[in-house]
Amino acid sequence: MTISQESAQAALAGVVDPNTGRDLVAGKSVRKLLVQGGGVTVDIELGYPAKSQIEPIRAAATAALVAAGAVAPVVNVTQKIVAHAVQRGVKTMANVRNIIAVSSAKGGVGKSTTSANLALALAAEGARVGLLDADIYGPSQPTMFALSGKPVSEDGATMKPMENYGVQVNSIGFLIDPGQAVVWRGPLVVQALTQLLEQTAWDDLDYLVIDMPPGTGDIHLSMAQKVPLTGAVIVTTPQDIALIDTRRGVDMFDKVGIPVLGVVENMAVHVCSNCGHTEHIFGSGGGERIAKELGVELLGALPLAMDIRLNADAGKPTVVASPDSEATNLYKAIARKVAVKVADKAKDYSGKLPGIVVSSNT
Ligand SMILES: Nc1ncnc2c1ncn2[C@@H]1O[C@H](COP(=O)(O)OP(=O)(O)OP(=O)(O)O)[C@@H](O)[C@H]1O
Repeated sequence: MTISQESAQAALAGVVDPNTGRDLVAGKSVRKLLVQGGGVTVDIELGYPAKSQIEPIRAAATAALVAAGAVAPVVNVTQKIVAHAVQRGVKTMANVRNIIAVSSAKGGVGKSTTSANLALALAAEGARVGLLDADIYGPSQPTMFALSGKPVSEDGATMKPMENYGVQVNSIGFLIDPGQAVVWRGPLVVQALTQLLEQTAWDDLDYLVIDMPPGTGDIHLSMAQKVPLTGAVIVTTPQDIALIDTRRGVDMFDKVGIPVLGVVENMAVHVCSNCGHTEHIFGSGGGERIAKELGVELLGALPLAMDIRLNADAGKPTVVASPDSEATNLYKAIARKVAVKVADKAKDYSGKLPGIVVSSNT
């Protein structure tokens, strides 16, 4: 039995990528399809970090081609993360393809823990990831990543980020005493944070996750206007009262044209560390309700679990401390949704357009 180009294409159109919800052809993942002398070679390129997804997608595409009559088809699956558009009028960074802000309308909801685990989950799936701790009033990434000291400068102009668990990290906490920042005026905070972002020598990042300061005040609005953001993730707890706060966060990003990629509901359900019994302390379905009312996607819900806190305090967040745990799977699923949403966004062609040259004929 032989197979034609058309039937090979049709077979691939019948394979749905579970992460994007689109088939391999409609989702433009098939980059090359070669049917020659009875042999089939196909190159599939995924736009998100997909280490754990490569084998299942390869297997599904192979099975579909075999079912359509191909003999021993060669299916190559790779990933390529490209830069995406940012808000209008803001210059992108050459060494960072996509910047994702993790924000919360108020403190203590688990924004920093979520940022750390999101960064680690993206790295675990094979992406090049950085984490910028801009939480000027309570920088906690040095503790969570077990990093201390001050970043060094090799060229006298930029700081080399520190690194642990495969993630490049810089934190305002490495540079200033948090007590000092509390008295700073807004513009000074914004200047310090943008400098921290721009003067770090990030090494070829697919994603930079920014752990933003909590709140939705002037500092956040200025940051959202100045930092070239691909999108924002908002962390919230499930209480009804959090809806009002979260709405403020969504409105702020909307105002400056930054897409809200979705909401993460943290501490959604309490898991007893002794017996595993689960209890919805704040009522069930809060995150879903919040996301629905605000018209944004619920990216995932994390339980209130002792392990998540213990791991973070011990300098080894859950994704690296317990890579096979249920919580890690939840963080990874959130990371995949974030990455797919970023991949779906309009691509950034600003670096490819020729510059406009104005010349005089006189
Ligand atoms: N899902 C969770 N289960 C249990 N503890 C959690 C969870 N998420 C966060 N925590 C704990 O809650 C506390 C606050 O979390 P975190 O520092 O991440 O919040 P934050 O929103 O960044 O706070 P801040 O506004 O102070 O920066 C920490 O002790 C953290 O370990």
